[in-house]
Amino acid sequence: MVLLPLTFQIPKFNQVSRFCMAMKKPEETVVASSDRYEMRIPHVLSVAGSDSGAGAGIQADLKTCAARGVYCSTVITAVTAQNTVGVQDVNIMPEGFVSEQLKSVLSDMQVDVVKTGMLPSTGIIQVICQRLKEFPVQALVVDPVMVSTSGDVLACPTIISVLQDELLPMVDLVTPNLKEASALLGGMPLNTISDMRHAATLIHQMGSKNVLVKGGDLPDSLDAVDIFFDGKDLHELRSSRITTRNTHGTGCSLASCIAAELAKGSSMFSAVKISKQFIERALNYSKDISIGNGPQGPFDHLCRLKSREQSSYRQGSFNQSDLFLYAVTDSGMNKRWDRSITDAVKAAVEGGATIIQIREKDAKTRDFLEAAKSCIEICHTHGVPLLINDRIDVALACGADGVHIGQSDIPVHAARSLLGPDKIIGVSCKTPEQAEQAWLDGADYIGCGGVYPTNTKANNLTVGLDGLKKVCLASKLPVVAIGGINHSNAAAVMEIGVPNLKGVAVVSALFDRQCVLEETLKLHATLVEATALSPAK
Ligand SMILES: Nc1ncnc2c1ncn2[C@@H]1O[C@H](COP(=O)(O)OP(=O)(O)OP(=O)(O)O)[C@@H](O)[C@H]1O
Ligand SMILES: Cc1ncc(CO)c(N)n1
Ligand SMILES: [Mg+2]
Repeated sequence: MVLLPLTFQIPKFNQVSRFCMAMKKPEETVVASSDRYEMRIPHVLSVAGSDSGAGAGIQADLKTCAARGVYCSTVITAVTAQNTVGVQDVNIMPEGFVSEQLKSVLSDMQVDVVKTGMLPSTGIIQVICQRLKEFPVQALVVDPVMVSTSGDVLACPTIISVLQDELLPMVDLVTPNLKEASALLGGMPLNTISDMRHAATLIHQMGSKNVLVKGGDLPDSLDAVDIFFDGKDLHELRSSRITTRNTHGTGCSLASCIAAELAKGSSMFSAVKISKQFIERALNYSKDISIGNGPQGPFDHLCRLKSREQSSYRQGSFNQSDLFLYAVTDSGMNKRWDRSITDAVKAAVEGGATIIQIREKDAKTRDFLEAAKSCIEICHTHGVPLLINDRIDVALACGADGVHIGQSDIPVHAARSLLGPDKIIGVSCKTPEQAEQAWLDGADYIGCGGVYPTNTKANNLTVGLDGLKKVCLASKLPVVAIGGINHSNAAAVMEIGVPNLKGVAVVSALFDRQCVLEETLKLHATLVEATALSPAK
């Protein structure tokens, strides 16, 4: 037998190391030992059945975790002969051997989160409970697989009482589909969203801390609606229902995505929301693929990686034209003109700013958070996104649309894994190499500068119009120019004539002035005129 070392050699990782050790539950923990660095990646253990068609079960869990950047180990509970037509046969693993597999992984491999799928015998459920008591983990997500959407029975009803009595009280989240929720509730019919809400509260009483009743199979529903209950509040999670036959394995993939996001440090509710979006996007991307001849095909979990290769930037909710007039707040300037941050943001947005970044270097976190929340309200009523400078924690806590980070802040890939796939991430870049790295790491745009000298940033190297042009030509991401830009030079910046320069970011030209509204209106008009003339248009 060959034993492979499970550590990764990471030279020159001091920066990440410092960041990671400061966080409670980082995506990657880098531990310095005497002569090398060891990087730990978040780890989900999937305890589930094998699907020979590889759309559901263990195979879906492995692909989902890979797509989410999380390591996945596996304990196999059953092997199914299965394809797009249905389940032809099932071979259940002996419980003693399931127990051995659990011990092998849990005793050695630092598992963060356990996700269970097909648990086909009461004995198997009991050994899982025993092993988890012996080797506790951070969270347990249980997809109580009993009946697949194809109607095939994957666990007999005798497991229900053990599930309820022994496993559910240990569980952080249970994710039944409609048939499974009904089975847990003694056959209660579930036909409407109101039935699902009621079911979620009843299942919660069985001991699981959180419950997600999945409505993929809800009849006559235009949306795909799931109900989440945390013991206090009921949330209705809606996504558009994708018209496709390729929905086999959505349940397994949803639960393993939740486990993966939890392992990365997300809260339960945001893990659930991110995962629902992941399924919606993957189904949308895979809606036309054709595998097998049966009624329900598999989807493609790695779609995001592929769609990224096919286009020059990440597919997401980010609209490049939002970079057109990018206003960055400054607490010093607000103080000087005796205005609140919300008044400053309101005036900029009303004057035509297309995106706002709140940059608060000195404020107390609590004040920053409160100000950010009221700014978001203003921005969102005008359809303008709001980003937070540097502070991922504040961005997450206030529900901002994203962050802007610098070269010495948290690495983009770590920010991405904390923020999820849909938040906007911008990075300051001065060179083509930094722009390339930002793209590789999953950023949405880059800010390039200082184009002109500026006094808002001490010792900031000026790249000039030439440097800006060089970065724009090399960048695969849209670019916003920053640094010393004002009414008199904005046109010259936009007129360098490179297609992916999408706008200018300004601080003093708007906020170090008496009337922010007037200045913003003026700059907006200048930019409109300049881009109408620009050769890149
Ligand atoms: N056509 C669809 N479009 C968008 N989302 C869907 C669609 N079908 C299912 N979903 C979503 O996928 C997730 C899994 O739901 P579903 O009710 O299908 O689970 P399941 O029956 O356990 O899945 P399976 O047995 O196929 O693995 C839910 O979040 C659900 O809303
Ligand atoms: C092995 C396995 N687990 C779970 C499901 C539920 O989709 C399935 N069809 N097969
Ligand atoms: Mg289904």
